[in-house]
Amino acid sequence: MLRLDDVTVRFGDLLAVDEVSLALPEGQVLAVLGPSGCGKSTLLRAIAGLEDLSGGSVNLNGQDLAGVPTHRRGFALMFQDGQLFRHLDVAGNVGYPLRLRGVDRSEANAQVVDLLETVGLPDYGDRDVTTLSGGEQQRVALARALAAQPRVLLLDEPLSALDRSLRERLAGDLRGILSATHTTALLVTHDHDEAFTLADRMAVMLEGQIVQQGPTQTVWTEPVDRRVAEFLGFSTFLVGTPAEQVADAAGLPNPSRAPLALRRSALRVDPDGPLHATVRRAAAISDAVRVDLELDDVGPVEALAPQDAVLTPGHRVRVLPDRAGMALL
Ligand SMILES: Nc1ncnc2c1ncn2[C@@H]1O[C@H](COP(=O)(O)OP(=O)(O)OP(=O)(O)O)[C@@H](O)[C@H]1O
Repeated sequence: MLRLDDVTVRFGDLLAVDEVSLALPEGQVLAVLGPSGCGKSTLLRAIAGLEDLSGGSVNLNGQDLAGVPTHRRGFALMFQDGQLFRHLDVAGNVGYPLRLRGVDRSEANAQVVDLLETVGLPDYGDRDVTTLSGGEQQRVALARALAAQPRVLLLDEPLSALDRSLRERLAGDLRGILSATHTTALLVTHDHDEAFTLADRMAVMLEGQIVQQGPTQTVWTEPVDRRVAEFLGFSTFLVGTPAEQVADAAGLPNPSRAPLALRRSALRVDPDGPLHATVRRAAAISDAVRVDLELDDVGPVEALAPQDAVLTPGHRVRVLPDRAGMALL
């Protein structure tokens, strides 16, 4: 179990990490999700021992790691850009931690073959790392990190540098590999999908503080307040009668005084929908159309429409609410 208690890091007057407490049980993957500049890389570096704590403690299996240097903490780090050794081939990179541990040559070679198999790169051992694609480099970096048999794998936006389709594919693969190898991992990222695909638990970090944590699905669907909801992609917030109207149409309990938060996907332009609206603006996105609507008796909302919908400004449409994209705050 990795445990952080009130971990604090200051850079002069700047409080980059503010009393962060987290617990990561063995075998689980925890994602710390937050926008750029919220302090998540600093937190990861502090856990690794690369940044001094101004307060609090980092414990691994009951041992306080204060004073334990980075290379003795039993962690492996994996960054956005892999940071492979360019003078070594693929097998040399993956085998590097094994050589450091003094694993004998034939055993190390066998483990390298296994690890390359695990990350989906069999027969890549002899390749020069400079000839690999970004996705292949990240797989090699992962194999090298796993070769160290870390007590905890620390991942800093491991897939951010990759293009979208590769990122999605590799995220799924990475999840499978972490669970097959029972790796305990802490991931920091600004990417919702990366956190959602990889992690069992999620902690939302804003301005140096963890403002919500819990099972990934719970955090995703039940944000604790408007700040968290906005960061997680809820774009419309309704209170009072408008909130009641939409909640009622979606079959949700009466929100009373609680704000009702809506993702775009909570409202869909659909000829069978019970609500009525006027189109204000529409813009195509990859697999739908994003529409700003003036919902009758409610006001401005964001919604989604199918790509073939007629959505000129002023056009009247019907809207189908979907409670899956709604949360009561
Ligand atoms: N060595 C440093 N000295 C001074 N300030 C720093 C240092 N490292 C980070 N900071 C500041 O601390 C804050 C948090 O930075 P950090 O890199 O942890 O954010 P982040 O959430 O990882 O952002 P990103 O996703 O953009 O990398 C920022 O305001 C940053 O400018």
